Amino acid sequence: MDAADKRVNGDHGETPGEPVVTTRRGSMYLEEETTKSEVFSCIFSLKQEVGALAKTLRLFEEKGINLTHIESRPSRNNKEEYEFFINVDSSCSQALDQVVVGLRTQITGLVHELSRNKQKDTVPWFPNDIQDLDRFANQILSYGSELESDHPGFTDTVYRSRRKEFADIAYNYRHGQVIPKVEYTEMEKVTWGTVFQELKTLYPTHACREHNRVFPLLEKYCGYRQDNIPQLEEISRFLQSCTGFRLRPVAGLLSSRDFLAGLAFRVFHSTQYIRHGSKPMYTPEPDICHELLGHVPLFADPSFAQFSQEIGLASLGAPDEFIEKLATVYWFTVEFGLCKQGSVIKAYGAGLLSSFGELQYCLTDKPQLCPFEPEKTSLQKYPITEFQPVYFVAESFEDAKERVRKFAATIPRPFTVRYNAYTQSIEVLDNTQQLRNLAENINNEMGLLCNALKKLE
Ligand SMILES: C[C@H](O)[C@H](O)[C@H]1CNc2nc(N)[nH]c(=O)c2N1
Ligand SMILES: N[C@@H](Cc1ccccc1)C(=O)O
Ligand SMILES: [Fe+2]
Repeated sequence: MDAADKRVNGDHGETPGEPVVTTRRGSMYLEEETTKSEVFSCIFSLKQEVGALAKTLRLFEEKGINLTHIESRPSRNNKEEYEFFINVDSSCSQALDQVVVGLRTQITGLVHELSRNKQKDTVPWFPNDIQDLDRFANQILSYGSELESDHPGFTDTVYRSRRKEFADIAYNYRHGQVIPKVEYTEMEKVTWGTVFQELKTLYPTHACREHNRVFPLLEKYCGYRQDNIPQLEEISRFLQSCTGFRLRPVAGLLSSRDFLAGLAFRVFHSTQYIRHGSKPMYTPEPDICHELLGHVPLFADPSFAQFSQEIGLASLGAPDEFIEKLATVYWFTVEFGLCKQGSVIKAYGAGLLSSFGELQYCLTDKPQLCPFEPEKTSLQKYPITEFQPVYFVAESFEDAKERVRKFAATIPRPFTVRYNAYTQSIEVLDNTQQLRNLAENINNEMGLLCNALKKLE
């Protein structure tokens, strides 16, 4: 995505500067940084004598290596010695090698190299607990009220100040709170009504089966009507009862990494403002019409919910290049996917299901259609503010899910993650205890399955 990753006020992730070491449940993850420097930690011990430390530090100085942290303590093993813990930040790994050799040969005590992370090997920080998603609130790519000059609401001061109100709700929201109710203006309701009515006429012929199955339920239970803009809180509760997906308000576009991470927790970041009334049939950014008419119906579908969460889980701690590929796969499935159903092609992407203009266009012979193959699809460039020139067609939801799963397995990541819905946290499966717990869970479930099968006989 072109707009991606020019953070306005981000304070973690792609921010350059000092590395931050975060301890989460015993494992250490180094936050991403843009400089390609090497981070090195070690403990060495020195005999207590005048100038011993200064002499050691000179080794670093001579190689031009900067110490970013130092701590000392008396050695427990040897009363004569002192131990020092240091972190350094170096862009020259050869110099580091030389310093380590120097330490080993020139000091009297011991040297323990603790970690030596080439930047490419470090794991970017990711949320561990559902509450960690609160950290994303102030990290949108553009302020919800500061519009680009080509945005239909750019010169409309009323619209802009309204956007500011929505941005404030999202900034102040914390996990677990009720999503504040919004009183929509008459003009906003008219915009919604137009979008709603026009789309409703297209869904029977253009939307996928799953969307058409859920839509009437939303009309019945969630106030989906031409003259009513449903409230996020109510929809979030409905989704939780269907698939455990929940909504949280967001002020604007999140980076792909943050947005995808939310999906891992079955959390969908949803805008609450509505598109500018001058162009109801297509808008260049997500709005409440897009979220409620495009996304919500499919997040209520168990198989699709699972598919979305798997994309999210695959993103956690993945390298930047992979995030970009995964975001592209997300774009051509969840946002703009087409799918074979019987002998015809239907739309299931939310960006299509919320745009009267593009929903019609996507099933004409104008755009180019390609088969959905994640390895190829993930490399496709795409515009974000106009109709898509290329769409990818999945054989079926199940087929898309299987392909994405295989693709995700190619992610270079030294650990496997799993979502624990009871604790609403991510388990990093990197020790035998955790594998044992998982095996026990599977065993219990298998017991249930066998038991139920027997009773069916
Ligand atoms: C993952 C992919 O980049 C995708 O287009 C994301 C980006 N950030 C987003 N941020 C918000 N708030 N809403 C979205 O739908 C998206 N989509
Ligand atoms: N174009 C979509 C909104 C959208 C923009 C960008 C990405 C996804 C969706 C609509 O009109 O509803
Ligand atoms: Fe979307």
